[in-house]
Amino acid sequence: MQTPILSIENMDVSFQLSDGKYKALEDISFSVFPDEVVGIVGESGCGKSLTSQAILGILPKNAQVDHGEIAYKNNNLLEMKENDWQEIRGSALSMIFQEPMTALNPLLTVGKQISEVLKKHTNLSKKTRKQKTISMMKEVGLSRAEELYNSYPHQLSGGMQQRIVIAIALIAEPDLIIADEPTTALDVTIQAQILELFRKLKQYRKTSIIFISHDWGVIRHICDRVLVMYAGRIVEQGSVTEIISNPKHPYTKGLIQSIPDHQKKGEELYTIAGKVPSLKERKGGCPFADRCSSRLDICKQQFPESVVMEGTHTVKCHLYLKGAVETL
Ligand SMILES: Nc1ncnc2c1ncn2[C@@H]1O[C@H](COP(=O)(O)OP(=O)(O)OP(=O)(O)O)[C@@H](O)[C@H]1O
Repeated sequence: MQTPILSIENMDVSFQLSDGKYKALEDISFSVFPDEVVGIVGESGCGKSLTSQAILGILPKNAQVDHGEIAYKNNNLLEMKENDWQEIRGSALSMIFQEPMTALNPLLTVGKQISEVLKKHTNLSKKTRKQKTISMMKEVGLSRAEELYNSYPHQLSGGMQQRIVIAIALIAEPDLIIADEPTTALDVTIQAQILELFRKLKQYRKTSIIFISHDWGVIRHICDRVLVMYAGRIVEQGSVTEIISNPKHPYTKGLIQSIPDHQKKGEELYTIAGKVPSLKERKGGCPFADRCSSRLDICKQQFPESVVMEGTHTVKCHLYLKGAVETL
């Protein structure tokens, strides 16, 4: 059995708000193995970004991990000193955010921003750092890399800026990259180019990636496995092909039905009625119960245990718990 790069066990995260403490993530457990691309999918507010922030130790000030373990190669990050975690964060785990301009320093040339990572985490000479930076810029598809090295972020297009952010994330050869909706801020053609770049990275670099998206089309093209999140919980997970061809959770079914090419021509675009409950609106039971057309009485009372469907495919839904229907 392979050792996972990252393994999260039973993690709960809560926010301290003015009128009390509210759970935002509950019982999050999953692993990422070497060379694997794991997607996290779910509507806005389901906890995708919070999960990645918890992994990197960059949660908002009013949020905390209450319970659980986040292990990087068998070391619990939550027990590490901040300095050690910071070292891992820069070199072994790195992050690509939605908006390239928020990740880049407007006052530094892009070449310098990439080579700074090498300066911090390696003993390479200045000349080698520059050479490596230029070759990384070429690898991420920036053809005039020598010229671009001395450019400032505002002199580049959005797609080029995101390529620089990807180069920064890759230059220290991390074991795991977390990409949080890395194409959302870009226009459609550039999105396709950046996705193609991720596909190539997966093929040639063999870096593990957590790819956060609300877009199944993107998940289907990039990921090996997918976690479906709803209201702070992972409600279904499995291989992408298995989940897309055989979704079990009514929420996953609804999301897949909303993919435009899953609909017949001329049909109105399907959307799941209702919305994700806010932290304060979440009650006991299954948080999807209010929106679920297959709801059983027990769904409002109790959150279901995980049920193994086939291989790595698991679902948390009362419909698949043995005896759930009979006991009602
Ligand atoms: N700083 C904060 N203070 C209070 N609640 C927050 C804060 N940040 C996030 N939340 C809440 O935590 C929950 C999860 O948010 P998160 O940003 O992880 O969702 P998401 O699935 O990444 O959504 P999106 O696709 O919009 O980025 C949401 O209910 C959100 O309102």
